[in-house]
Amino acid sequence: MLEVSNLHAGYGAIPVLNDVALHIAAGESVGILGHNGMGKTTLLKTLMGVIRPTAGTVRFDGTDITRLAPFARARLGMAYVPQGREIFPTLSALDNLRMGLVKTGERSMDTVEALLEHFPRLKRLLDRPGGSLSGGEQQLLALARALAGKPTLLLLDEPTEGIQPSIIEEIAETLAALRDCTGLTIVLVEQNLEFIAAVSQRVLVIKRGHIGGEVPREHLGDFEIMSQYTGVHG
Ligand SMILES: Nc1ncnc2c1ncn2[C@@H]1O[C@H](COP(=O)(O)OP(=O)(O)OP(=O)(O)O)[C@@H](O)[C@H]1O
Repeated sequence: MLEVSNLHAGYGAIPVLNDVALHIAAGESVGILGHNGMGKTTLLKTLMGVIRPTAGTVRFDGTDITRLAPFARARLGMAYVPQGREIFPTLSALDNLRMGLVKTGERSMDTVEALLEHFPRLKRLLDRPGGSLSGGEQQLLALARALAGKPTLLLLDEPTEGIQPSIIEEIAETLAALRDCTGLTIVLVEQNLEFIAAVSQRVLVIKRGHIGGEVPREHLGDFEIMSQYTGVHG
């Protein structure tokens, strides 16, 4: 579904991504683990078209999207939940979800209602301004809003950042359930070992802007060993 080769990108003259290669199959859920500053956000922004690569190619469902703008990628089925979530603070949670329907132009609330079955915590928060929700609730809202546009690929930037542990577990369970029952493809960048192991079928390691290897499947969930691969401590 997503094929990335020889990808280079950065900020002006500052290079960040260095020869990134990735192959992600439809329905897979892949975690990319790395410390602060290793290029996780830059990678997702480049995959979504927010940052233009200086070299390399990105293909999505067989189409070369390397030069496409973010909205055109969204139309093809990609969705991006940025770090910090970008909830509209003065709109109600329900109106935030309605914004997610803009992409498909759906006027009914059928998709939102069906989605809320996966996000029961949001049901009693629908009238509240988005900005009054806790960090974890906002993360759930941002996920549901992204899914309202019916993407096939979801890019997630550090969904656990600044969120209390009880709700982190709920977000992991929600993502795993969505993956299993909808076939959604997920690419997640994180530094939370427990979360990444709970949501991902494969975990790659990013170091200094390069995908430097993969945590062997048998070690997923063994946080001691995972932290040795990555230098990230859970
Ligand atoms: N707008 C920018 N201009 C210049 N350099 C930047 C900019 N944004 C990020 N960088 C630099 O690019 C490198 C990678 O940053 P990036 O945000 O992609 O890392 P990250 O792995 O997502 O880290 P974090 O978890 O702290 O967000 C860092 O050295 C960072 O300082």
